[in-house]
Amino acid sequence: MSELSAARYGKDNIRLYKVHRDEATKTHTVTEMTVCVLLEGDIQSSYTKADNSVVVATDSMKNTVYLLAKQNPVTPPELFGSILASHFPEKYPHIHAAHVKIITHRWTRMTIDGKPHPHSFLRDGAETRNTEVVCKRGAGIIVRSGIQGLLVLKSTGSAFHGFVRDEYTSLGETWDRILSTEVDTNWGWRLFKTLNDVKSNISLFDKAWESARNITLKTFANDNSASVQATMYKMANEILAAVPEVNNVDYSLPNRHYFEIDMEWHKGLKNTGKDAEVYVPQSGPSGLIKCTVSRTKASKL
Ligand SMILES: O=c1[nH]c(=O)c2[nH]c(=O)[nH]c2[nH]1
Repeated sequence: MSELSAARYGKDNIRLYKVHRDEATKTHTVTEMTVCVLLEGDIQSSYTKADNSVVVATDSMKNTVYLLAKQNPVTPPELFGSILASHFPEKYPHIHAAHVKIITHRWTRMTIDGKPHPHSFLRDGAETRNTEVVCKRGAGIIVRSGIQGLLVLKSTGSAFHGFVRDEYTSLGETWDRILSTEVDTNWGWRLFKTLNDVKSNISLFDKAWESARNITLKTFANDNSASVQATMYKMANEILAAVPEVNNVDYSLPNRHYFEIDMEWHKGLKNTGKDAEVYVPQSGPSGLIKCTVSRTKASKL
Protein backbone atom coordinates (compact mmCIF):
# COMPACT_ATOMS: atom_id res chain seq x y z
CA MET A 1 0.00 0.00 0.00
CA SER A 2 1.08 3.58 -0.57
CA GLU A 3 -0.21 7.08 -0.15
CA LEU A 4 0.63 10.48 -1.60
CA SER A 5 2.36 11.96 1.44
CA ALA A 6 3.41 15.33 -0.02
CA ALA A 7 2.56 17.28 -3.14
CA ARG A 8 3.53 20.72 -4.37
CA TYR A 9 3.68 22.06 -7.92
CA GLY A 10 4.14 25.26 -9.86
CA LYS A 11 6.35 27.21 -12.25
CA ASP A 12 10.08 27.64 -11.83
CA ASN A 13 12.50 29.93 -13.68
CA ILE A 14 9.93 32.62 -14.45
CA ARG A 15 12.16 35.39 -15.77
CA LEU A 16 10.93 38.92 -15.22
CA TYR A 17 12.23 42.40 -15.99
CA LYS A 18 10.52 45.61 -14.94
CA VAL A 19 11.51 49.19 -15.70
CA HIS A 20 10.48 52.21 -13.68
CA ARG A 21 10.67 55.46 -15.67
CA ASP A 22 10.92 58.61 -13.58
CA GLU A 23 9.47 61.21 -15.93
CA ALA A 24 10.67 64.17 -13.84
CA THR A 25 14.35 63.17 -13.86
CA LYS A 26 14.24 61.04 -17.04
CA THR A 27 15.92 58.31 -14.98
CA HIS A 28 15.15 54.64 -15.43
CA THR A 29 15.48 52.03 -12.69
CA VAL A 30 15.44 48.37 -13.69
CA THR A 31 14.80 45.12 -11.84
CA GLU A 32 15.48 41.61 -13.14
CA MET A 33 14.23 38.59 -11.24
CA THR A 34 13.85 34.84 -11.52
CA VAL A 35 10.71 33.64 -9.75
CA CYS A 36 9.51 30.22 -8.61
CA VAL A 37 5.91 29.67 -7.45
CA LEU A 38 4.80 26.37 -5.90
CA LEU A 39 1.28 25.67 -4.60
CA GLU A 40 -0.09 23.21 -2.05
CA GLY A 41 -3.67 22.31 -1.18
CA ASP A 42 -6.43 19.90 -2.06
CA ILE A 43 -4.63 18.75 -5.18
CA GLN A 44 -4.13 15.07 -4.33
CA SER A 45 -6.71 13.87 -6.87
CA SER A 46 -4.68 15.36 -9.73
CA TYR A 47 -1.93 12.87 -8.86
CA THR A 48 -3.98 9.88 -7.74
CA LYS A 49 -7.04 10.11 -10.02
CA ALA A 50 -5.82 12.13 -13.02
CA ASP A 51 -8.31 14.81 -11.94
CA ASN A 52 -7.21 18.08 -13.55
CA SER A 53 -10.23 19.99 -12.23
CA VAL A 54 -8.13 20.91 -9.16
CA VAL A 55 -5.14 22.05 -11.22
CA VAL A 56 -4.39 25.75 -11.65
CA ALA A 57 -2.15 25.45 -14.70
CA THR A 58 1.47 26.36 -14.10
CA ASP A 59 1.11 28.48 -17.24
CA SER A 60 -1.58 30.52 -15.42
CA MET A 61 0.78 30.93 -12.46
CA LYS A 62 3.38 32.37 -14.82
CA ASN A 63 0.76 34.77 -16.26
CA THR A 64 -0.21 35.79 -12.71
CA VAL A 65 3.40 36.67 -11.88
CA TYR A 66 3.61 39.01 -14.89
CA LEU A 67 0.17 40.56 -14.27
CA LEU A 68 0.86 41.20 -10.58
CA ALA A 69 4.28 42.63 -11.52
CA LYS A 70 2.51 45.10 -13.81
CA GLN A 71 -0.05 46.07 -11.16
CA ASN A 72 2.29 46.25 -8.13
CA PRO A 73 5.81 47.28 -7.20
CA VAL A 74 8.35 44.46 -7.61
CA THR A 75 10.66 45.97 -5.00
CA PRO A 76 11.53 45.30 -2.31
CA PRO A 77 11.38 41.63 -3.33
CA GLU A 78 10.02 40.69 0.12
CA LEU A 79 6.93 42.78 -0.66
CA PHE A 80 6.44 41.41 -4.18
CA GLY A 81 6.98 37.87 -2.87
CA SER A 82 4.31 38.47 -0.23
CA ILE A 83 1.89 39.92 -2.79
CA LEU A 84 2.38 36.83 -4.98
CA ALA A 85 2.27 34.29 -2.16
CA SER A 86 -0.91 35.73 -0.65
CA HIS A 87 -2.66 35.94 -4.04
CA PHE A 88 -3.03 32.21 -4.64
CA PRO A 89 -4.67 31.05 -1.37
CA GLU A 90 -6.90 34.14 -1.57
CA LYS A 91 -8.01 33.46 -5.16
CA TYR A 92 -8.44 29.66 -5.02
CA PRO A 93 -10.25 28.19 -1.98
CA HIS A 94 -8.69 24.73 -2.50
CA ILE A 95 -5.13 26.13 -2.51
CA HIS A 96 -3.91 26.34 1.09
CA ALA A 97 -0.35 27.55 0.71
CA ALA A 98 1.94 29.23 -1.78
CA HIS A 99 5.74 29.12 -1.73
CA VAL A 100 7.45 31.88 -3.68
CA LYS A 101 11.17 32.22 -4.27
CA ILE A 102 12.58 35.32 -5.92
CA ILE A 103 16.17 35.71 -7.07
CA THR A 104 17.02 39.34 -7.86
CA HIS A 105 19.96 39.78 -10.23
CA ARG A 106 22.29 42.75 -10.10
CA TRP A 107 21.89 45.62 -12.56
CA THR A 108 24.07 48.36 -11.09
CA ARG A 109 23.81 51.83 -12.60
CA MET A 110 26.82 52.77 -14.75
CA THR A 111 28.94 55.76 -13.84
CA ILE A 112 29.94 57.55 -17.06
CA ASP A 113 32.32 60.53 -16.94
CA GLY A 114 31.84 60.55 -13.17
CA LYS A 115 28.02 60.74 -13.37
CA PRO A 116 25.33 58.13 -12.76
CA HIS A 117 23.91 57.21 -16.16
CA PRO A 118 20.11 57.56 -16.45
CA HIS A 119 19.47 54.31 -18.31
CA SER A 120 22.60 52.11 -18.51
CA PHE A 121 23.54 49.35 -16.08
CA LEU A 122 26.16 46.67 -15.59
CA ARG A 123 26.20 43.21 -14.05
CA ASP A 124 28.89 43.67 -11.38
CA GLY A 125 29.06 40.10 -10.14
CA ALA A 126 27.04 36.94 -9.78
CA GLU A 127 25.76 37.94 -6.34
CA THR A 128 21.97 37.79 -5.98
CA ARG A 129 19.48 39.07 -3.44
CA ASN A 130 17.04 36.28 -2.60
CA THR A 131 13.67 36.07 -0.92
CA GLU A 132 11.52 33.12 0.05
CA VAL A 133 7.94 33.73 1.11
CA VAL A 134 5.40 31.19 2.33
CA CYS A 135 1.77 32.17 2.73
CA LYS A 136 -0.38 29.52 4.35
CA ARG A 137 -4.05 30.39 4.83
CA GLY A 138 -4.68 31.39 8.44
CA ALA A 139 -1.01 31.09 9.37
CA GLY A 140 0.44 34.45 8.34
CA ILE A 141 3.32 35.14 5.98
CA ILE A 142 6.78 33.66 6.55
CA VAL A 143 9.56 35.69 4.93
CA ARG A 144 13.25 34.85 4.59
CA SER A 145 15.75 37.11 2.86
CA GLY A 146 19.26 36.42 1.73
CA ILE A 147 22.38 36.99 -0.29
CA GLN A 148 23.99 34.32 -2.46
CA GLY A 149 27.08 34.20 -4.66
CA LEU A 150 29.03 37.04 -3.03
CA LEU A 151 32.63 36.02 -3.69
CA VAL A 152 35.22 37.41 -1.24
CA LEU A 153 38.91 36.86 -0.50
CA LYS A 154 41.39 38.19 2.06
CA SER A 155 45.11 37.69 1.54
CA THR A 156 45.98 37.68 5.26
CA GLY A 157 44.27 38.08 8.65
CA SER A 158 43.15 34.46 8.80
CA ALA A 159 44.62 31.59 10.83
CA PHE A 160 43.71 27.97 11.51
CA HIS A 161 45.44 26.08 14.30
CA GLY A 162 44.70 24.03 17.39
CA PHE A 163 42.44 21.57 15.54
CA VAL A 164 42.37 17.82 16.21
CA ARG A 165 45.68 16.15 15.33
CA ASP A 166 45.68 12.41 14.94
CA GLU A 167 46.68 9.68 12.50
CA TYR A 168 44.26 11.15 9.89
CA THR A 169 45.77 14.64 9.98
CA SER A 170 48.18 15.91 7.36
CA LEU A 171 47.17 19.62 7.34
CA GLY A 172 49.71 21.89 8.96
CA GLU A 173 48.70 24.60 11.41
CA THR A 174 48.80 28.13 10.04
CA TRP A 175 48.82 31.56 11.61
CA ASP A 176 48.54 33.34 8.28
CA ARG A 177 46.54 32.04 5.34
CA ILE A 178 44.37 33.16 2.46
CA LEU A 179 40.64 33.04 3.20
CA SER A 180 38.12 32.99 0.38
CA THR A 181 34.45 32.09 0.30
CA GLU A 182 31.24 32.57 -1.62
CA VAL A 183 28.77 34.00 0.85
CA ASP A 184 25.37 32.37 1.13
CA THR A 185 23.40 33.90 4.00
CA ASN A 186 19.71 34.09 4.88
CA TRP A 187 17.82 35.84 7.62
CA GLY A 188 14.36 34.88 8.86
CA TRP A 189 11.90 37.61 9.80
CA ARG A 190 9.41 37.55 12.64
CA LEU A 191 6.08 36.19 11.37
CA PHE A 192 4.04 38.74 9.44
CA LYS A 193 0.33 38.43 10.27
CA THR A 194 -1.02 39.71 6.95
CA LEU A 195 0.04 41.36 3.69
CA ASN A 196 -0.73 44.71 5.34
CA ASP A 197 1.71 43.82 8.12
CA VAL A 198 4.40 43.30 5.42
CA LYS A 199 3.41 46.57 3.72
CA SER A 200 3.63 48.59 6.91
CA ASN A 201 7.19 47.29 7.48
CA ILE A 202 8.35 47.86 3.91
CA SER A 203 11.27 50.12 4.83
CA LEU A 204 12.90 47.35 6.89
CA PHE A 205 13.73 45.07 3.99
CA ASP A 206 16.24 47.17 2.01
CA LYS A 207 17.81 48.38 5.24
CA ALA A 208 18.29 44.81 6.49
CA TRP A 209 19.80 43.71 3.18
CA GLU A 210 22.25 46.62 3.32
CA SER A 211 23.11 45.88 6.97
CA ALA A 212 23.61 42.16 6.31
CA ARG A 213 25.82 42.86 3.30
CA ASN A 214 27.88 45.52 5.08
CA ILE A 215 28.26 43.42 8.24
CA THR A 216 29.33 40.40 6.18
CA LEU A 217 31.96 42.37 4.28
CA LYS A 218 33.23 44.38 7.26
CA THR A 219 33.50 41.37 9.57
CA PHE A 220 35.16 39.30 6.85
CA ALA A 221 37.71 42.07 6.22
CA ASN A 222 38.40 43.17 9.79
CA ASP A 223 38.10 39.99 11.85
CA ASN A 224 41.39 38.37 12.75
CA SER A 225 39.83 35.05 11.79
CA ALA A 226 40.52 31.97 13.93
CA SER A 227 38.36 29.86 11.59
CA VAL A 228 35.45 30.19 9.20
CA GLN A 229 33.24 28.97 12.06
CA ALA A 230 34.28 31.74 14.46
CA THR A 231 34.03 34.49 11.85
CA MET A 232 30.59 33.49 10.55
CA TYR A 233 29.22 33.32 14.11
CA LYS A 234 30.30 36.94 14.65
CA MET A 235 28.61 37.98 11.39
CA ALA A 236 25.32 36.31 12.31
CA ASN A 237 25.27 37.86 15.79
CA GLU A 238 25.91 41.31 14.40
CA ILE A 239 22.99 40.99 11.99
CA LEU A 240 20.71 39.91 14.87
CA ALA A 241 21.86 42.96 16.83
CA ALA A 242 21.33 45.32 13.88
CA VAL A 243 17.87 44.10 12.83
CA PRO A 244 15.54 43.46 15.79
CA GLU A 245 12.77 42.13 13.51
CA VAL A 246 15.00 39.24 12.37
CA ASN A 247 14.81 36.08 14.50
CA ASN A 248 17.53 33.92 12.95
CA VAL A 249 20.45 34.17 10.56
CA ASP A 250 22.14 31.37 8.71
CA TYR A 251 25.40 31.24 6.81
CA SER A 252 26.71 28.60 4.45
CA LEU A 253 30.34 29.30 3.57
CA PRO A 254 32.53 27.15 1.37
CA ASN A 255 36.21 27.40 2.28
CA ARG A 256 37.88 27.89 -1.09
CA HIS A 257 41.43 26.73 -0.57
CA TYR A 258 44.59 28.24 -2.08
CA PHE A 259 47.58 25.89 -1.88
CA GLU A 260 51.17 26.98 -1.60
CA ILE A 261 53.62 25.64 -4.20
CA ASP A 262 56.97 24.36 -2.96
CA MET A 263 59.60 25.61 -5.47
CA GLU A 264 62.62 24.52 -3.49
CA TRP A 265 63.37 21.93 -6.22
CA HIS A 266 64.07 24.80 -8.66
CA LYS A 267 67.36 26.43 -7.68
CA GLY A 268 66.20 26.55 -4.03
CA LEU A 269 63.46 29.10 -4.82
CA LYS A 270 61.54 30.06 -1.63
CA ASN A 271 57.74 30.07 -2.08
CA THR A 272 56.30 28.68 1.17
CA GLY A 273 55.35 30.16 4.54
CA LYS A 274 56.31 33.84 4.72
CA ASP A 275 57.87 33.62 1.24
CA ALA A 276 54.72 32.32 -0.45
CA GLU A 277 53.58 34.53 -3.34
CA VAL A 278 52.39 32.15 -6.05
CA TYR A 279 49.54 29.79 -5.07
CA VAL A 280 47.24 27.28 -6.79
CA PRO A 281 43.54 28.17 -6.35
CA GLN A 282 41.67 24.89 -5.77
CA SER A 283 38.40 24.22 -7.58
CA GLY A 284 37.69 21.39 -5.12
CA PRO A 285 37.29 19.87 -2.69
CA SER A 286 36.34 22.78 -0.46
CA GLY A 287 35.32 22.91 3.17
CA LEU A 288 31.67 23.74 3.73
CA ILE A 289 30.85 25.43 7.01
CA LYS A 290 27.25 26.16 8.01
CA CYS A 291 25.48 27.62 11.00
CA THR A 292 22.19 29.08 12.13
CA VAL A 293 22.18 31.62 14.94
CA SER A 294 18.77 32.28 16.50
CA ARG A 295 17.51 34.89 18.87
CA THR A 296 16.66 33.28 22.19
CA LYS A 297 12.90 33.20 22.87
CA ALA A 298 12.90 35.94 25.52
CA SER A 299 14.58 38.42 23.15
CA LYS A 300 12.19 37.96 20.18
CA LEU A 301 10.08 40.92 19.09
O1 LIG B 1 38.27 27.65 9.03
C1 LIG B 1 38.42 26.42 8.89
N1 LIG B 1 37.57 25.56 9.49
C2 LIG B 1 37.67 24.20 9.38
O2 LIG B 1 36.86 23.44 9.96
C3 LIG B 1 38.73 23.71 8.58
N2 LIG B 1 39.13 22.46 8.25
C4 LIG B 1 40.21 22.58 7.44
O3 LIG B 1 40.84 21.61 6.92
N3 LIG B 1 40.51 23.89 7.24
C5 LIG B 1 39.61 24.62 7.95
N4 LIG B 1 39.42 25.96 8.10
